[in-house]
Amino acid sequence: MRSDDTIFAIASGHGRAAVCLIRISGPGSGLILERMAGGVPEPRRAVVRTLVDPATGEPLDQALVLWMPGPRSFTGEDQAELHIHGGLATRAAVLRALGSLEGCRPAQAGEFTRRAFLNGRMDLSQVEGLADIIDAETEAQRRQAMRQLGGRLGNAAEGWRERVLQALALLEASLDFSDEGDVPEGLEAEILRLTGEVEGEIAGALATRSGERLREGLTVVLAGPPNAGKSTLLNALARRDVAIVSPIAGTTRDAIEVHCDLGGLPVVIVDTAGLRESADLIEQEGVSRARTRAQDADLVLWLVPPEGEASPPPPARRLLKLGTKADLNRNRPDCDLLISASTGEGMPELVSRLEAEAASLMGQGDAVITRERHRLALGRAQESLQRARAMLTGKGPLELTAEEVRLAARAIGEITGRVDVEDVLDRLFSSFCIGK
Ligand SMILES: Nc1nc2c(ncn2[C@@H]2O[C@H](COP(=O)(O)OP(=O)(O)OP(=O)(O)O)[C@@H](O)[C@H]2O)c(=O)[nH]1
Ligand SMILES: [K+]
Ligand SMILES: [Mg+2]
Repeated sequence: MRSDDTIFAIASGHGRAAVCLIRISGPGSGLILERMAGGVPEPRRAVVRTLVDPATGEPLDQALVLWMPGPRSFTGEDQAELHIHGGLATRAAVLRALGSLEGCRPAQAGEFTRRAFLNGRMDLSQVEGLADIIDAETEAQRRQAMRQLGGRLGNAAEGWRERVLQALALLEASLDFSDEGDVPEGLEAEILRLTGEVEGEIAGALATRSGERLREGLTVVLAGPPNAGKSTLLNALARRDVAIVSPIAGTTRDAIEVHCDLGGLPVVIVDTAGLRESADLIEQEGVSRARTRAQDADLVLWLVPPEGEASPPPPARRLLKLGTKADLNRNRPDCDLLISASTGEGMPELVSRLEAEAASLMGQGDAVITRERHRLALGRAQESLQRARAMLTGKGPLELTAEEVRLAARAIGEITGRVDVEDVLDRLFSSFCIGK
């Protein structure tokens, strides 16, 4: 795949629609407009044109046409947009015409954004933010993604990297200028200050998993003995008939997942097989899956029927004990909450309890770190900074200290995709004047 190809793709959804948006990017964008839309319009001004087949001149559609010359475009390249009618035959005809042009081909997944990144229009953390905006299913997810696209994480990372590079410049200068091979006292204090500050801020960002939880959704597992009313509760929370309910113990075997929006927060609710000893092989497998899901869950709702629990709850990070079928028996002092899926009793309380749990575990989208990738990179940066600081105070070898600081800068640079530190070092060095 050549990166100087001109690429095109439908940017709106697929299937029949009123309007279909075709996005074009690359050096041939202007030529396409000349051959298919009778010329290149004024930049960033929508005009109506008749699109024609470049081979035959046959009219294909009436379209709204936009011309966005680089570098002030999403990809940084010359771009055009065709807003055509969304009929299946119309879009097929226009796509076929585009594909027939020399140097012009359908885009691969993510290729527009990849070009935007390669052309410096957005950094890697913003690329992720953009992907998250498209995937956002709830309000808090949307807010978090908007913050990341706006540069919240990227700016934090750049700020950390800048200060780590300053520390590195001071270390390198000491290497070059000191005869004894150690750092002059004033410089050492400054290096410790810079690296200590950054290390503290990174530790703060790493301290919460709420950003990752918000991106992925909180997992709540319904567990309990057979016939406790787990599937009935799942259906009530999902407000549709997702799982089979029956008076036969051992009805549910597979884990059944439902995605819910609780007060703007994404929650995945999982119904599981009732926990009991069973001779049935399939049920055994269901029970073992239920235990695994409960163990991995952010929150387990342990459902206890009026007749009580035959076995203790499975190990879980967090557990709430729900007395079910409250319509049959309300005297259950050992339960955190009483519900009846039949009468609706206790359901509003359960939902607000779940919303509160979700809010405390996820926040409202104000976390800096939103992915495992960020956590791993910043974890490595933190370790390098700690090792460098220990070496500096312990009068360890300067070259190794500098190397750790360099590794920290590189790890932080992975967040935004800026891993080449040499250029920044050059710039920094030129602004320093040391010991001469
Ligand atoms: N009276 C009353 N009956 C209920 C209530 N909730 C569920 N039931 C009944 O209890 C029986 C078992 O319900 P299920 O939802 O299938 O129970 P389960 O925990 O999913 O059972 P397994 O999948 O077999 O483990 C069904 O007959 C339900 O109608 C309730 O709140 N009140
Ligand atoms: K059942
Ligand atoms: Mg069930």
